[in-house]
Amino acid sequence: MTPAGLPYDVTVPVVLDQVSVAIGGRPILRDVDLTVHAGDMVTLLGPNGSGKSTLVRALTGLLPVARGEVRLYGTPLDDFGDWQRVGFVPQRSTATGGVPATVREVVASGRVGRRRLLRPTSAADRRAVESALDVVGLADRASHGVSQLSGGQQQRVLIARALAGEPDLLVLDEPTAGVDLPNQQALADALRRLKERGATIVLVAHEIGPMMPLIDRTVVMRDGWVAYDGPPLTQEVASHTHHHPHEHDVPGGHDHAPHVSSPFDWERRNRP
Ligand SMILES: Nc1ncnc2c1ncn2[C@@H]1O[C@H](COP(=O)(O)OP(=O)(O)OP(=O)(O)O)[C@@H](O)[C@H]1O
Repeated sequence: MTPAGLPYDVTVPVVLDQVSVAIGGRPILRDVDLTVHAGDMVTLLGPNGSGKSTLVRALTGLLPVARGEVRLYGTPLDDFGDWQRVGFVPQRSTATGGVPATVREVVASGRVGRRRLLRPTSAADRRAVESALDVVGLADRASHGVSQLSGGQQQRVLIARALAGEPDLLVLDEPTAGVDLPNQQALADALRRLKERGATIVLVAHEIGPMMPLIDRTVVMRDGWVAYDGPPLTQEVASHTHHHPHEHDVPGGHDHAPHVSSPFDWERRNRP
C-alpha cells in the first residue's frame, strides 16, 4: 500500500524507492530511485565498482536493503512470491564452475519455478527447454557437459536456463563480459525474441555492442548513485564507462571508482 493507502501498480515490474544498501557497514547504494516499465529493456552502465551488481542483487532479493523499498510488480520484496516470473543470470564467475551437469540439465533447472512440486516434467517443460537451447544456439550441445564448453557458451547456457523459465522480468549481470562478438550477437537475438514476447529486461553491461538497438533506456551508476537515467546512450558516450583492468588491485575500504570525465558528471542527480 502507498502511504495514502492505495495499492501499488501491479503492472510495473521494478521500483526501487530510495534504496540504500550497505555491505559490511559500508554504504554501497545510496538513495537509489529507479522504475522499470513493462516491456522496456534498461541497461545499467557505470564504472567498475559503481554498484551495478549490488543494485541487481538487491532487486532480485539476494541482498538485503538497509533503507527504502524494492517492489516487484507492485509488491514489496518481503511479500513477493511470484519468483517464477523473474529470471536472473548472475555474473559468470559465480555460476556453473565445476558443476558436472549437462547443458540440457542446467537449462531444465530453469523450469523448476514453473513446475508443480514433485510433478514429472511436462511436454510444455520440454518444449520450453528445447526452445531455449535453440534460441542460444546450443541445441546440438545439449548432452555435453557444461564444463566442456567455452566461457561464452557457458554464459549462453545460463541465459537459456533463464529463458526456459519464460520470465516476465529478466535480469542479467554482465552477460557480455569477455564474450566474443558472435556470442554477443546470439545473446542479442535471444533478448530480442524475449522482448518481442513482452518481457522486461534489466541488463548490467560494460559493452553494449549488438544490443544497442534493443535498448529503451540507460541508467548510469557512479559511486552508488544514479548519475544518469534517460534515453539510451550512444556507444561513444557509453565507452567512457569502460573497465579499468587494474581497479581490482586497489585495496578495498575506499571508493576506487575512477574519475570519468563525461556528460554524466554534469547530468548527475541525487547528490546531496
Ligand atoms: N561482498 C562484498 N563485500 C565487500 N564489498 C563488496 C561486496 N560486494 C560488492 N562490494 C563493494 O561494493 C562496491 C560496488 O560493487 P558492485 O559489484 O555492485 O559494482 P559494479 O558496478 O557491479 O562493478 P563491476 O563492474 O566490478 O561488477 C564495490 O566497491 C565493491 O568493492
